[in-house]
Amino acid sequence: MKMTLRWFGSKHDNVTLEQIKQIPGCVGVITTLYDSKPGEVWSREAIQAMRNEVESAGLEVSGIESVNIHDDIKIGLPTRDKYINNYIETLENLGEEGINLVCYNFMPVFDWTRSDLAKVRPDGSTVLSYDQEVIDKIDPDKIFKEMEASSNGFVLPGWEPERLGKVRELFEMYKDVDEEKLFENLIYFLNAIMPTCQKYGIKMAIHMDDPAWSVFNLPRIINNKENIQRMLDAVSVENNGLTICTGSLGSNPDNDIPDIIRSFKGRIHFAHIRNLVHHGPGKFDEAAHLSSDGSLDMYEIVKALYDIGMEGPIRPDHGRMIWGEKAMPGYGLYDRALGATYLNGLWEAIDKSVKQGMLGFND
Ligand SMILES: O=C(O)[C@@H](O)[C@@H](O)[C@H](O)[C@H](O)CO
Ligand SMILES: [Fe+2]
Repeated sequence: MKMTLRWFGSKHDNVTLEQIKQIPGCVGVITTLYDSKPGEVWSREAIQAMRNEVESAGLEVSGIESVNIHDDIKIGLPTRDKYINNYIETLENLGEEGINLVCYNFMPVFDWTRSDLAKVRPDGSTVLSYDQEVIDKIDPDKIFKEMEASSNGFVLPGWEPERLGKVRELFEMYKDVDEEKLFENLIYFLNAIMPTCQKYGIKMAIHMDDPAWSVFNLPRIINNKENIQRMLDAVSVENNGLTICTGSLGSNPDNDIPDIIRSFKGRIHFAHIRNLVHHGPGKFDEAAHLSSDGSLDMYEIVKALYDIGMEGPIRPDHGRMIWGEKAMPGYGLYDRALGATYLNGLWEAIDKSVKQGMLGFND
């Protein structure tokens, strides 16, 4: 396991590389070219400049989150091949720069969805939260505006303002895309990019759908063990893998995350680890990383990652907003740093108890 933190680049993030470097055990960042639009080619020069900046702060680029997928690819329009070729060029440029992990998602129209970006918890911290009843009352057209209004002035990942005016149009474009069609389009995309991934040793790591069920009647295909298995089997090479996101999968209490982790050994290239509290069907708040603060057993999750021999990067996912910090919702420094430290502690404890057990601790 490699501890990392997500970083949006110096132009967009209020957290600095110098601060990230001071988080104990944090060796790298998971970053992106945040100004790039889905479908564009990332130039080698731009990737190199990003890499140089990160490396001169004493960190590595441990992976990209995300190289976003153009809607034409997800919808399966004839123009998709042009955008797939651009994606391949981006992968080649990343590969040439020695970057070999790419996180992406295949959710239509919206990336992650929340009904509140700053819900106050009893301790005064604020968190992202989700309530299906609230979402059901929101006009999808309006949700962009609401998210933007409560984002503390930051551009939220997956909620780029240029999509704002296009929501109706996007819904219309996706109207014939059901789960089967979306799945086929994902497999078409993966088959097209796999030779390049294999050539450069690039691991593609699809992010789980968040939340793990259909929102606004849009199809969801990466949301439970069975569907994930189907996707891995359809393109059965190691380069086609997963970003296990505990907060996304865990939004549905039926998902047994440690079991899912163990089942996909060898295909988990990256993990987002965070906790949440369930309040009932379709209703949850994000929580501190600590197991006792939420509904997920973080020890069992980290133990499962340890047991499968996870070597790839992990990162604390969304944190609470605490200690008066003003930052992008979910992406402040303080609570994510606490999360990293806690996860490092779990890992060390598991590692030592396993090794001592092997050495006959009780003898
Ligand atoms: O919820 C988040 O902030 C992230 O986990 C996602 O935006 C994630 O980066 C994308 O879905 C991956 O493409
Ligand atoms: Fe995530």
